[in-house]
Amino acid sequence: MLNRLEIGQATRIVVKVGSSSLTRPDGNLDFEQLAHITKVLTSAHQNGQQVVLVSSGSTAAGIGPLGLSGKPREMHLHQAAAMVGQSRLLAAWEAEFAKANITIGQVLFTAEDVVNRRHYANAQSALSTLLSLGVIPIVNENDAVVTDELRFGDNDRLAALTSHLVASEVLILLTDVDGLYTMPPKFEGARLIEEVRSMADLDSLEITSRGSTVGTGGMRTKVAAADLACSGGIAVLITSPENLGRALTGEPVGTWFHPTGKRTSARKLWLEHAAQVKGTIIVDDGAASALRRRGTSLLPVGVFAVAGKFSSGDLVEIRQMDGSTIGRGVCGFSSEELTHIAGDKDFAHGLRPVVHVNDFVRARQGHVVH
Ligand SMILES: Nc1ncnc2c1ncn2[C@@H]1O[C@H](COP(=O)(O)OP(=O)(O)O)[C@@H](O)[C@H]1O
Ligand SMILES: N[C@@H](CCC(=O)OP(=O)(O)O)C(=O)O
Repeated sequence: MLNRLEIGQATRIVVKVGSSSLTRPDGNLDFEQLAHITKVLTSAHQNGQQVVLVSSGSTAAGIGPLGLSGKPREMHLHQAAAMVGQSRLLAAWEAEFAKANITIGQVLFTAEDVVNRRHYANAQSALSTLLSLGVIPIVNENDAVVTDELRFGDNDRLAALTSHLVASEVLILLTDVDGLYTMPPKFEGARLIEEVRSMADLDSLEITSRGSTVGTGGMRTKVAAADLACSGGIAVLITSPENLGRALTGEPVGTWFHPTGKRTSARKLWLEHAAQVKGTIIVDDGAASALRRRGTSLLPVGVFAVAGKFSSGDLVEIRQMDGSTIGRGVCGFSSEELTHIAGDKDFAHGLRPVVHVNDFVRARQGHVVH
């Protein structure tokens, strides 16, 4: 597993920059900051590292041009700001990287992309094609089309999921403070935490979701994203853009999170953390224990009841009859169809499982499926 000194040897890195680092208080892009980050990433790229950049800032960069007073709360204004800001953001990255003859490619995700196995596989292969062509992909959520129900909302999580998607060795989260502190750094006595070996070490700290005026989720979403990356074998560094160059030479800046687990199926992590469920399937005790114990598909015979309205291909939650959550998966039937065939033995050997084993992810113990 990668350690801090070897960061310069990582073949693939994902770097995420927050809105607060890319925009100025007047709601316009901070071109100097973009130029600085580009310069450092250019030298990583020239050293043979493949770089994926997750860039926030579409909404924040739309505030100035639209004459808004701050980050909009209403969805239609949020979308409008993102439409204006995202094109400015990309134009600015393109202009900066062009100075070093580096081509960039825009990748905009929606939370729904992951539910369909083919969409997910396409996103993964398109990203790896871009990287093999020497392109730097610039990733963001497609904020122009999101709804309240269907959005990642926070790019720290999107960055952690992206690092799983491209199997990077390290994820670097850049923000307006130089690392994780024992409490928000504006408070006297706050101390920088240099490394984290276990998330349990952070239990007693004050890590709040209150951040900059344009950011989303404060330090809390960064620590959650670090957990998501580290538990799948990816090292994480939280620091500021000013420290990026030093970080990439292995200097001990910011907060380094050691990987805590082994690599896991990236798609299952996306299903677990990126998409929203549309309904619930309640299964009988036999199906419940089969799903809990081994890798098996859910067949109609094990379905006891169906709640909510969903279409074939939607993500659903699977619960036992006592109400406990077993996991979530992509359903091969609509809620209407499933209601008709629930418990039907004749479908037991049918071609179409209700939820295929490859589309099913078990709820982790102590983990709340949101
Ligand atoms: N324990 C902590 N250590 C460091 N920063 C913290 C802590 N708790 C809260 N924060 C706040 O998190 C903010 C960064 O989050 P955010 O504004 O969402 O940034 P970004 O736009 O980069 O995602 C910092 O400005 C800091 O005030
Ligand atoms: N996708 C949104 C960013 C959401 C977000 O998480 O922002 P931030 O906390 O600044 O990384 C945008 O580009 O405005």
